[in-house]
Amino acid sequence: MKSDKISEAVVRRLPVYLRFLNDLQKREIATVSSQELGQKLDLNPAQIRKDLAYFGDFGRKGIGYDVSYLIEKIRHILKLDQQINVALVGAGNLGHALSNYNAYLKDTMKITAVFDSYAPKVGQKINSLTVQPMEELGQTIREQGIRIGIITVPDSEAQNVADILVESGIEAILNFAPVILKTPPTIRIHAADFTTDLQSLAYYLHDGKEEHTDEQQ
Ligand SMILES: NC(=O)c1ccc[n+]([C@@H]2O[C@H](COP(=O)([O-])OP(=O)(O)OC[C@H]3O[C@@H](n4cnc5c(N)ncnc54)[C@H](O)[C@@H]3O)[C@@H](O)[C@H]2O)c1
Repeated sequence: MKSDKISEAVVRRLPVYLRFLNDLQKREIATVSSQELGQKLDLNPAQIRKDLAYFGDFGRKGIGYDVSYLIEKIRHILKLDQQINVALVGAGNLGHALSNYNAYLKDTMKITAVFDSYAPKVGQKINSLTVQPMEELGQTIREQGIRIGIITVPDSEAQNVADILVESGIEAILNFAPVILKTPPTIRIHAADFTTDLQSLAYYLHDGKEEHTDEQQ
């Protein structure tokens, strides 16, 4: 099945399966059933079997899924079986934190270039990465074959940065700025919103009033 026909919900669950499967592999566990996956990930086993059936018949009745094989398949479907270089724009507080975290990842998907428009930031080291000026963005993206961009600039600058990333050939953006970006329909945007996630959690606090459950969504 072609990856563009897979629903967004399934695509978003695949990395969740992958993280757990990687953990099983580290613990040298060779097989896993959809029941075990469901239990650990708080998902319906039937849903998991349906998700995985999209990509072929991996499971063996009574034995379950071969962990290594499933990891290989999911990585292939998510295109993580190839090196994916990521550019980050905005080497401020959040940009530093993300780039620092990323430095320790042993993964094929990594932040390989960091940019900032503020001259004193340019040349600063974040682990092995050196903050580059915006003027170098286009060339670096081409040279490194970068296809994904992360935006960690103030909201007032996010659209401007998105436009530059799109002009430079970026295909997908993870946007941390609290603003809705306007980009061509071919560009995939995912928004990461710490503030609204946190604020919506406040609704579920036990404040002595009525209980809120998922049924009320
Ligand atoms: N989504 C989240 O979970 C989350 C959490 C915290 C912050 N944020 C958002 O992330 C963004 C960054 O927050 P921060 O606290 O790191 O801010 P910050 O001020 O510490 O960093 C912003 C950086 O962007 C750079 N910058 C500004 N304009 C630029 C441009 N046009 N081109 C390139 N670089 C530019 C600045 O020089 C600075 O280094 C903000 O939009 C903030 O609202 C999001």
